[in-house]
Amino acid sequence: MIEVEGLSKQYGRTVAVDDLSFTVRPGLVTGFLGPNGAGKSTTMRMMLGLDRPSAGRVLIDGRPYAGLTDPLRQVGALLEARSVHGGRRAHHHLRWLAQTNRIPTARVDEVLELAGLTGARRKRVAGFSLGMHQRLGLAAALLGDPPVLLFDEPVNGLDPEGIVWLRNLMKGFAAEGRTVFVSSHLMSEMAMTAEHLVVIGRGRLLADTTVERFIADNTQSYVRIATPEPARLREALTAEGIQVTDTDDGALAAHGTDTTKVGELVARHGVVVHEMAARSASLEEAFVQLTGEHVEFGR
Ligand SMILES: Nc1ncnc2c1ncn2[C@@H]1O[C@H](COP(=O)(O)OP(=O)(O)OP(=O)(O)O)[C@@H](O)[C@H]1O
Repeated sequence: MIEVEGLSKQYGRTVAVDDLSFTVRPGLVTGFLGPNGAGKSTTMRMMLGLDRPSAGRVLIDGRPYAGLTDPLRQVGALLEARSVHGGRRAHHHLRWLAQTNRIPTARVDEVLELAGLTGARRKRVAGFSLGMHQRLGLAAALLGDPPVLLFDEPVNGLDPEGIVWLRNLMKGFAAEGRTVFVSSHLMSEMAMTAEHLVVIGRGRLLADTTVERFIADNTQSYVRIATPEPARLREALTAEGIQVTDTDDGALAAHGTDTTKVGELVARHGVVVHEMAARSASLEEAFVQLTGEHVEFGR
């Protein structure tokens, strides 16, 4: 379990993290979402004791990171790829990490296998692609078989097959009862991976909820109707208290209703309809809308 309590971080006049409090529970994947510059990496660095909070604290299974007796066995983290010296070979790097953390070296081959790097174990890291760097980072994070796992934008550089593979791996870790906390700025990817979401914007907490609830709260469904008689249909819908707007492509959007009600109403009024379908705004749109006013770096 990870407990974040009143966490803040200020860099000069920039408030990167602003009084964040939330809990990451074991047994499920928790997605950490926010637009670029929202403060995700800063929060994760503070979780790992790599940055000092200006206020507040983070507890990992009840203790601050600095108080963990055997950190690699308690928390596995994948922060920035390409942090390994290029001249090193993959298995040497992991063996060195294992030895300096009193982890049996037999574990090195296991994590290389888990990360899909067995074939590249003797390659120099300098020749690694970004995706392979991510895999090596993942292998290092798993070395101590920790119950808490932190991943910062882990799908960066992975090909579509790698993305699916990592998604399943993270879900598997959660199913084993581990705490899995993973950041991303891609809502659609998180919707497929996480069960719970923590969403921040400009360092502040915007949502701490299940993916299901987040979708229900932040997407709007409507019935799209294409008709050659928009004025008549609009009048009929409005008379029933249904809110109507125009869609970008010249159709009508009836809100807070369903196709059954609209179909019956159309028949009663004898309005010609060319097309009718239930639509919902995408989660990506909802995320952009929710975080829009909290974007640090505008487009
Ligand atoms: N070492 C630092 N010194 C000064 N400002 C910093 C430092 N690290 C982060 N910041 C600032 O803090 C804010 C949050 O940055 P952070 O990298 O945590 O965001 P993020 O959500 O991880 O963004 P991204 O998705 O782009 O990685 C930004 O305004 C950033 O410029």
